[in-house]
Amino acid sequence: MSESQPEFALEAYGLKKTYPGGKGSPAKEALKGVDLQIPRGSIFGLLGPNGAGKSTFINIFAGLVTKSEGTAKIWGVDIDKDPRRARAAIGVVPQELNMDVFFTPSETLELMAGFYGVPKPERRTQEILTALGLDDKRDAYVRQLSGGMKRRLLVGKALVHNPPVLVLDEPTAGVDIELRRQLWEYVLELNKQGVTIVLTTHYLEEAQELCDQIAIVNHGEVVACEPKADLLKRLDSKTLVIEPVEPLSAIPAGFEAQDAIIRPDGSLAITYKFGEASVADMIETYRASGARIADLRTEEPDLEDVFLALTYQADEAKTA
Ligand SMILES: Nc1ncnc2c1ncn2[C@@H]1O[C@H](COP(=O)(O)OP(=O)(O)OP(=O)(O)O)[C@@H](O)[C@H]1O
Repeated sequence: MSESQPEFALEAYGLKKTYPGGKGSPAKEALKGVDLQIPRGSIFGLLGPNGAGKSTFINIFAGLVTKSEGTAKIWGVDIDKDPRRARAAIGVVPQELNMDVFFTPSETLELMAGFYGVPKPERRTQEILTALGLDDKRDAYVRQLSGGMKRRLLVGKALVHNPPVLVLDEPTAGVDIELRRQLWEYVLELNKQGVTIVLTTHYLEEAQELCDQIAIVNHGEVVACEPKADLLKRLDSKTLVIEPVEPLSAIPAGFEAQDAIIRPDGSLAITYKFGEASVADMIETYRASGARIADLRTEEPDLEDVFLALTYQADEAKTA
């Protein structure tokens, strides 16, 4: 990575994609003019409900989908102007586990390195196999590998040309917890070495833990893009959870007008806008209903709450 380093690893300006319809199905506008800049060095999470357009976005950069309009740059290079140089800067781990099952992991990585024109002395086959915990399978046929091992080999394939940007599309789907942890340790290590990581995931907890920047896509549009900490502050709400001595069966008197629910464990959860309600008043109301308190705590919103507010709940509000 001796060339001058760009400010952004990936850039999209007015990016549009319409899939043509056919045989009775209408054309589908999967991206409606996306502007998104992914800072170099970040671990960037691209989140959104099924069908939001995440894979389409990623696949345009990977060269698997042709955009309809707009500009896309990888490591500062326009994919239309110099596609070869742009693609040399990116490694993409696709969602689907499609790979040639008749080769061994070691052969698979060597073939891929050859495909990218990496000279033999510069290849990192052994290093990648070791880092991904595939050492003892290096000479096994790919068809003998488990799903999790295949997924790690896909990560390896995306890394053979040492790209400064690594994109992972749902990398941990179907991977058990231990393998997920291993995979993330490796990805975090790559990020420490300077590799920009872009990932889509359905595991919001995973995004909350790993990503420093997050974009939320809904219906082909970016509805939020900011540092994770700012995103989490967007919902300026908190939840007061009161654990009663006896599990509650009905919402106590005085909470009818509030956003209060009884959780499956019988506790009362009251969500309120920060600064607009007093916890002391709520406790007072609770006591006045005659119920007794065993324990109390407050909860901050997590990424899932923000995600739901910006996607599904926003959709409901539009159709209401
Ligand atoms: N080849 C295609 N032809 C027609 N429509 C497509 C094609 N690929 C995707 N679509 C449609 O474009 C929209 C966006 O799909 P895309 O796969 O980008 O979403 P996604 O956010 O990655 O979803 P998921 O999380 O389910 O992978 C969807 O409505 C999908 O049905």
